[in-house]
This record gives sequence, C-alpha cells and structure tokens, in this order.
Amino acid sequence: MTEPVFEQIAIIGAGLIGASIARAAIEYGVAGSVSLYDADADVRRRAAAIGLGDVADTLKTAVETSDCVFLCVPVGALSAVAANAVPAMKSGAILTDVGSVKGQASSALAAAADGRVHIIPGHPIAGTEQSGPEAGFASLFRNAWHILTPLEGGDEAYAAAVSQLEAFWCGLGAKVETMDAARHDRVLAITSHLPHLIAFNIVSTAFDMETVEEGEVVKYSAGGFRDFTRIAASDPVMWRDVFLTNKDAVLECLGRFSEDLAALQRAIRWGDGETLFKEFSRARSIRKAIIDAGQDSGTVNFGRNQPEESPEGDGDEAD
Ligand SMILES: NC(=O)c1ccc[n+]([C@@H]2O[C@H](COP(=O)([O-])OP(=O)(O)OC[C@H]3O[C@@H](n4cnc5c(N)ncnc54)[C@H](O)[C@@H]3O)[C@@H](O)[C@H]2O)c1
Ligand SMILES: O=C(O)C(=O)C[C@]1(C(=O)O)C=C[C@@H](O)C=C1
Repeated sequence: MTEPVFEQIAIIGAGLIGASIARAAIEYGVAGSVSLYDADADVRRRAAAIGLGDVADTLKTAVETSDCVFLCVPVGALSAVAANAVPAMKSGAILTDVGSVKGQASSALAAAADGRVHIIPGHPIAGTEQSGPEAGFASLFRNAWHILTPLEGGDEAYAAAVSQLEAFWCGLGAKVETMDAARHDRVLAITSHLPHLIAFNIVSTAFDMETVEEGEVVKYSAGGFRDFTRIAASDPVMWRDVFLTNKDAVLECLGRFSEDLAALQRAIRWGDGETLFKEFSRARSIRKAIIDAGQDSGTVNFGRNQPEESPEGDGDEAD
C-alpha cells in the first residue's frame, strides 16, 4: 500500500460532498485520518453514528492538526468558515473548498489568507440531488473532473501544494484540470447552473398546472419529466447560493437560452417543421459526438456514479 497523500485531513461541512471525501480518502488510502466538523449538532451526531471519522465539537479542534482542510459548506457560508479556519490551521497546511462557484469561493478564501496556509479553491464536477452525511459514498468522484482554480502569483511552495492536492484528488479517482475562476463560472453556468434552474422551473410550472388538471400532470408524467424532478430535488440552500454568487454568467446564459427558446416557440406557432427537425437533429448529433469522443478517451461519464458501485468494479455507466 502506498503512503497517504495527507496524514490528516479535516472536512468542514459533513454533507453529501464532505462525507463522500471522508469515505473515499480512507477507503482509497489517500489520507491517514479524517476529522470532521459541522455547524449542525444533529449532522455531527449522525456523522459520528455512521463512522465518517473523528467528529469534533469545534471547528478549531477539527482543523488544528490537519494537513489539508476541505470546506464543504454552501458557497454563501465560505467567507465566515474560512475566516474561522485559517487562524487555527498549521503553517504550511492547505485550505481548499468544493464550492460550485469559483469566483466567490476564491475571494472568500483569499480574504482569509494570512500568508501561512496555501489557499487552493477547487470544485468536483460530481454530485447527486441528495444531501446530508448519509448520502456520501466513496466512489462519487471516480472518473469525474475536479477543477482547481489556484490563486495567481504563488511561489514554489504553493506550486508543490497544488501538486499535492492534485495527487489527493487523483487518488480519489478524479481527473484534475486547472483553470481560472472566471472561466470556470462561465462554463459551469451553462453546463450545470442553467440546467438546474430549468429543472426547478419546469417542476414548479407542472405543479401549478397540476392544481388545474387535478393530478393528471404528475400521474402521467413520462421519463423526461421524472429526470427533471430528480435534478429539482437538489438542496435549496446550495442552489440559492449558486445563483446569488454566479449571477452575471447565469443571466448571460439565460438570455441566450431564452432567445433560442423563442425561436423554437415561433417555429411551433408557424408550423415550421423544417426548423424543428433541423434543431432537434443538431442536438441529437451533439450528444452523439460527445459520447463517441468520451468512449475514445474515456472522459465522458454521463451516467452518475452510484452509491452501491464497487470501488474496484468498472461500474462507470456509459450511455
Ligand atoms: N451537491 C452536489 O451535487 C455538489 C457537487 C459539487 C459541489 N457541491 C458544493 O459542495 C458544497 C456542499 O454541498 P453538499 O451537497 O455537500 O451540501 P449538504 O447540504 O449535503 O452539506 C452541507 C453541510 O454544510 C453544513 N454547514 C453549513 N454551514 C456551515 C458552517 N457555517 N459551518 C460548518 N458547517 C456548515 C451543513 O450543516 C451541512 O451539513 C456546496 O458548496 C456545493 O456548492 C455540491
Ligand atoms: O448529478 C447531479 O445531480 C448534479 O447535479 C451534480 C452537479 C452537476 O450539475 O453536474 C451539480 C452541482 C455541482 O457543482 C457539480 C455537479
């Protein structure tokens, strides 16, 4: 067995992502031990009950002997948590996060910097609609991208810390990419944030219609609508914070999306089958091209990793 990348890690926020890191770090041998802290006493109790690691009563106790601290809290809570964590951390330790919006996370973490700890924001592009410590599972990050958005102007020691964090995420089975925070937020606005907004909206609209149609909408909902309801079941606090902190990029995408939707609306109104066929064929061929490219390079994992998947198995779901 190889040496763990970090002797001890701390997880702040023992929900879906924090619990998944805790489980994977131990199961794949990339951390010697895991300490956890959550602001919610009930979450701390549940995390201890399912054996996620050493659950601390204070944030300070969780971070003070850790080599790397992972902030796994909603994006809106990052500033306060980073400000409390940094003064309690060891010199030379790493502070990272998993927040879905990197511009906000980078400024929140950088504002807490005191020159002693390495600040390296990050984001695993993996998740589910579930929340809480029980939802975490070790194989969540396998074959998924992990994006690091290192701060500018780091020295050699900082570069070494980035490599160490990269090795940690590779040890969890992720593929690590580095990019700047603004680009991350533009890309994720269209690939993750807008799809969630659309799902929240369509489920709301259908529910409102259901009151008119007396249950018919939900009763006869087909597979496509069910897929939207899965996404719409995601945590409201997390997603509120995503839209509040990635406002510009999301509004830009929403503008483009609305224009394209209006074009389809016009085609339907005027019976323009040619336009509809052309647009739907294009969308179909785009998905096929992505899947084909992924099968060649092994980089596309459209099926989600599932909790019951064996870490040793080849459970990646192809389309
Ligand atoms: N859910 C996903 O699919 C997903 C994927 C990638 C990244 N993320 C990001 O990961 C982070 C956590 O999301 P999650 O899905 O694990 O959420 P979650 O709701 O399952 O867990 C978040 C935990 O943080 C705790 N918390 C909140 N404020 C805190 C504070 N001030 N101090 C300590 N603990 C606090 C909560 O009590 C909760 O237990 C978010 O920033 C989110 O954007 C989520
Ligand atoms: O699979 C899901 O349920 C997700 O929504 C995961 C998902 C995504 O949009 O892909 C959600 C938010 C994240 O920041 C990263 C991943």
